[in-house]
Amino acid sequence: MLKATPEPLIRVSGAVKRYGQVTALAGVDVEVFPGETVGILGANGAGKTTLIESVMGARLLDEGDIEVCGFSPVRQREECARRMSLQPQGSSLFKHLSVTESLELWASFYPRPREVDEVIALVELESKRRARVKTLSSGQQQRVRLALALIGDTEIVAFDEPTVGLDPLAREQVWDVIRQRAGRGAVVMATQMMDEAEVLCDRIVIMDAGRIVAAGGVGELLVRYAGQGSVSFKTVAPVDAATMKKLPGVLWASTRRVGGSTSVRLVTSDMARAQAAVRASSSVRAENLKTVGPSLGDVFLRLVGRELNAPIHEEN
Ligand SMILES: Nc1ncnc2c1ncn2[C@@H]1O[C@H](COP(=O)(O)OP(=O)(O)OP(=O)(O)O)[C@@H](O)[C@H]1O
Repeated sequence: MLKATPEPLIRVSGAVKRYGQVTALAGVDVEVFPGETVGILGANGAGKTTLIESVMGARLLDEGDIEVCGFSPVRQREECARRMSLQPQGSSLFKHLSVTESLELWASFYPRPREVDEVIALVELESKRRARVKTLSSGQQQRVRLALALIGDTEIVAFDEPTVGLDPLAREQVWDVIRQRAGRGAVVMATQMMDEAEVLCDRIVIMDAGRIVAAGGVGELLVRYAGQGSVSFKTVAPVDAATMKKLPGVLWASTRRVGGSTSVRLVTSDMARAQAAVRASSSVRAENLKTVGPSLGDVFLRLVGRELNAPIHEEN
């Protein structure tokens, strides 16, 4: 339930987690406040799951500290477990149980769970109430995972890639379920999908290689990093990102060689100037030139544009 307190529900300070040579978290600081839906956005291997599972007490940090509602998820595990739930991953469903049995089992872990039937209705699995989980489609199993995250009615709910592998309609349905939960306590969600982060999250934390490279509301991130939006085109000319980035009005550039042509995307500080520069350049020979207003994709490209081998932080 939402509490009128300025204290963060989750506080992560200086979190470092190493797996042998791999540093999955390289000094992460995050706070999540009551009522917020916070999206952790990052590519494969950015450290999202490690961060969420460390908050849940399922992984031990090498350095740093985590507090959940003032408790340590490691030293005060039970206090934390009562207050937060994580959407379980693929392998952790009990596939021989029915949907109802699964939810009843999960509900027994929490002091004040929601009604099983109410949560089944929320995820639209009424017709599958008695079906064993192993007989459900992958999309329906994903809804069971969502239901398990919601049944405890905990202050904090974490979702890890909640719509991965779902068709567009099923994704929208899952979004509706998350939206209904939003605002009560806090929601934390790891995702690789910009549209999902944009649609659902009050605040987005962008991670790359175990670090937070930017955090803020969507509007704030767009203003800080996306300039006026992007110009994209294809060309058969052998252009490279470093050259494209020098064009007037361009903040950032990415190039991708596909077959015999190069797809180019330019994040612009001045869309009209950048467009004119591309058209005027005899060496570029742009085809299919398109312009799109500022998007989270531009923000991500500027901050995590690794194909450019560029510094992660770059100011406008
Ligand atoms: N148990 C583990 N043992 C060894 N390395 C691990 C382990 N878990 C994660 N890693 C490594 O830590 C890094 C971060 O992984 P993590 O799963 O946190 O990233 P992620 O952002 O959730 O990625 P994805 O979107 O692919 O799930 C990766 O390089 C990964 O290979």
